[in-house]
Amino acid sequence: MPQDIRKWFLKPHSKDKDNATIPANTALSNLETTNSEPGCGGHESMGRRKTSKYFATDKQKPEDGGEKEELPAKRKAKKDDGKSVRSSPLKKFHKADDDDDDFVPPSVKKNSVGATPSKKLKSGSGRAVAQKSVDIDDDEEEDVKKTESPLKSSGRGRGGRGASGAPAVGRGRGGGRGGFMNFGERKDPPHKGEKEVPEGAPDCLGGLTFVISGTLDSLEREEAEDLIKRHGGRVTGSVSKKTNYLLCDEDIAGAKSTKAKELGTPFLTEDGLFDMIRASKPMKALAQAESKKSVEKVAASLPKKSTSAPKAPIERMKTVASPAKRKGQNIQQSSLTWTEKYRPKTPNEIVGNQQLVKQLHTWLAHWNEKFLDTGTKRNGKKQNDASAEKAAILSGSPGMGKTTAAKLVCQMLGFQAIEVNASDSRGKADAKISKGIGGSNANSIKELVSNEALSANMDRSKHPKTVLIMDEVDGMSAGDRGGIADLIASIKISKIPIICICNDRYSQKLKSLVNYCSDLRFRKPRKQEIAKRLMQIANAEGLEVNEIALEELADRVNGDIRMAINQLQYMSLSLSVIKYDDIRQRLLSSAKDEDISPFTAVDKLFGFNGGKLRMDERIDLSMSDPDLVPLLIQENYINYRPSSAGRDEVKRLSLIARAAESISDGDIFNVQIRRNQQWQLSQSSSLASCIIPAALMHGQRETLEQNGASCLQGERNFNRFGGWLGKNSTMGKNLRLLEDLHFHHLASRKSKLGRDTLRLDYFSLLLKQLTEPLRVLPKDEAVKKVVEFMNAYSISQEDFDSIVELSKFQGHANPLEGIPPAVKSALTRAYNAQSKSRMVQAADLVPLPGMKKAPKKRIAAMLEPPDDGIGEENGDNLAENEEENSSDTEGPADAMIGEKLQSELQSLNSEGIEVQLELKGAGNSSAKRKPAGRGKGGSTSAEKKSGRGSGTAAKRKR
Ligand SMILES: Nc1ncnc2c1ncn2[C@@H]1O[C@H](COP(=O)(O)OP(=O)(O)OP(=O)(O)O)[C@@H](O)[C@H]1O
Repeated sequence: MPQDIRKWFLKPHSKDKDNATIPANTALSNLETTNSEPGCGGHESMGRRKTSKYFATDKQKPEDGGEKEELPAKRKAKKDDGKSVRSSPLKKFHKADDDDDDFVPPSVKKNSVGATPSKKLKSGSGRAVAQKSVDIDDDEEEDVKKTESPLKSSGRGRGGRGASGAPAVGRGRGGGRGGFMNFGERKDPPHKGEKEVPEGAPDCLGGLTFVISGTLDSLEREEAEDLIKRHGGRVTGSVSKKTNYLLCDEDIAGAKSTKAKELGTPFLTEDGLFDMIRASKPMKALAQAESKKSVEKVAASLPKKSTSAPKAPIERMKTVASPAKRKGQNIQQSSLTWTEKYRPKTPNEIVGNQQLVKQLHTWLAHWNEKFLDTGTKRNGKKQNDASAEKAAILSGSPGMGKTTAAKLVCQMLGFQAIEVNASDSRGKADAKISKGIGGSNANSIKELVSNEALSANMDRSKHPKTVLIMDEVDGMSAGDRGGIADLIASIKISKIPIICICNDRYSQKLKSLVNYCSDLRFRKPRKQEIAKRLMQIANAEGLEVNEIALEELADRVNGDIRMAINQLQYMSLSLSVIKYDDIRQRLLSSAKDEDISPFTAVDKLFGFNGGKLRMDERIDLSMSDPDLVPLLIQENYINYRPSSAGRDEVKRLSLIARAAESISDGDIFNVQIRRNQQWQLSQSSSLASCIIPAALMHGQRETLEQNGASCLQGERNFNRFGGWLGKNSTMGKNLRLLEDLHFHHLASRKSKLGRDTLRLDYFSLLLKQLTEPLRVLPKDEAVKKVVEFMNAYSISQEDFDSIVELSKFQGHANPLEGIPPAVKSALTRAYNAQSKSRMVQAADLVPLPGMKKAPKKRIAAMLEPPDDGIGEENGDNLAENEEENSSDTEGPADAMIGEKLQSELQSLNSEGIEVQLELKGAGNSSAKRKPAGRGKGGSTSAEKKSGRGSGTAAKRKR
């Protein structure tokens, strides 16, 4: 049903396609006829029929089939009437009826004439779109509601955040800025890009305030905003008394339109706006008068709005100094940056946060009497009173004037400010220094805050009072270890006020510090306040710039006044007249320099609007982090429901398959790049691994696993981190463990298995031998058996753990399950008890076929005289058996062992396995190096004979 209705909504357009592109002269003639009524849409033939549903001017329901031809006539009639009365949604129905005979709701026919209560709009100036309420009786009203509801459910009712009547079928994704979790993206305007965007006189909308609601006919919301601002108008988010027009092409009965109706704010269609702008171009002065007049009309019709009558555009353009004056000024103080030049000189000049500045002033003004003069020292106990703390902490994002405020307040109260910045080293003060001495900042701070000379007894008239300003305290990091603790200690003993400044008040590092400080949180000044300050600076510099443009700049810098001033100064280098577009351009280009996180990049690529990104934008996004973005794409592509697939699961799967294929192609490129340094393939790689999959899959995030439900309980609707990284790291760790085990195993010379064979064929057997006895046999017997087995195969305790670890699989029982803890600890004890008599081998010096030879350095290290107890000291448990039974019993003579080993090694070497063994005997001073035999493989075996049973432990070299 909703789809039908949607079809119905769009149908007239397709039928009107021929009319969509109107020749310029036709447009002009339209303009001529509708010039006085821009709100009514001079380009109606291009506009949406849907628009006319709410804003059409004819009262009569058009007859079947005659609609197209009737339009001009209707406009004429409208002009004649001099009124802008919109047709009710019912008319829309009838138009639909005309177009589509399938949809003929009987109730609609009945109500074909008249407006719905929801359309009680006023046509303030004739130009405005609002329509006068038309009385209808209750029955009619009810019918209208009935017929209206399907309209709303058609998915077009997106402008109304929480519009009461908006049912769930449509997306209902509020037209407000950034609805819920990005779900608030609006649908495309039905005639996107089809209309020529007019160019008007620069400030033709000056003084007018617009609110935009719902989807417009051809412009995206941002485009409309831009258009208005470019022409000097102001766009706000919600309707208020100051609003001059509600710009909307459909009345979706949302909060904005309801409020607009309440306040009597006129509605304006996109076409009306275009007309307004066009009208300003040929005769600027006339247009301005017109604009003024129209607003006056609006104001007249709405008494409440009389105060908000727009100023003449010209008045708003604050042009101050002549170019000559500007030149002179520039020469004078060109060396100073504007941020310095226009640093506030008095607290009143600080933009925003005046209350906090006052609080700071009070705190500082009473500091001495609270903490020195009266002798009452309050430790850092949190109190509500801002002046009750010994230190103050000013927090807020950069460039809002925290430092400036602190300095100014100090200056006002006659304090001398000593500033210590994060760039200075602020390590913990020397603990031995009780009062601090020079040499390090921390020490100086300690000295400063505890200096008797600064205390109350001194002659204040001769010595200025001092304040310590600790800037960027949240920046204290590695180098400042202990710095915060020391700062707190300093606060406790301080005889001078301390002002701490930070950006991130919630930083973990500051958790304890804030308990000792008066907490003053700076908030972003309002954009109008910032714009005002910028205007003052522009005026002083002789720059010509309009208020809207400055508001835009203020809006974009996120409260960072320093950045706004810097941007203005930068632009002033090349421009003396700064327009809205210049600022947009500048902000766009500076935004490009900003770092974008891989998550943001992936969000954008996969987002609803991912399909609209230009190719260069996509490349930029995918290349923003060429390592991480492909991984995030690979991790998340499967959890999107492509907008092109809709609810079609088969299509979704086929898109997933194509994306997967592309990702695997990307992987091939990636291997070429990494392995063979084929960096020229990087663009192809990002195309295959990021751009194509994202282009195929972009849409709404929806996990595939549980058909829309999140597969992880409570998983948030964010992209997941690349699981490959974790898995790769686990794989690396497991390989290392396996490698160790393999070396030890080879060193036991029980077998000559390859690593893979060991893992695949022998692992379960080893595990069984190691765990089964512990489960079934009596404790002592089991422990003895397992320890013997471990000794026989050179399995260390770590190897035991590795075998268990590598045998764990999801959905399978833990291999150690069922073994009583007492048995486990008995095993550990028994194994450790024998460690002293166990022969130690440096098994990691056993290279495998095809693997790199162990580095000489290591061999040299192994051949060093043994170092008693190092292994024990290091907690290394790598004691390994050199040969069978060697750990339990006293073996044969050392020489015999050596010979036996030598021959075995040579036999291994002759088979291509290079084995290097090291026998170290701690207590054996006769340990000496023996020349190694050289096997067929040409490898060198280094052997060292060692005595045993003397607590030998080899240092593990890795
Ligand atoms: N509220 C403000 N009013 C007027 N000018 C301001 C304001 N905030 C910042 N500025 C301008 O920006 C410059 C830098 O401000 P300041 O160093 O005080 O900011 P901050 O908040 O301390 O920044 P940060 O956190 O980076 O230290 C000032 O010299 C001034 O020109």
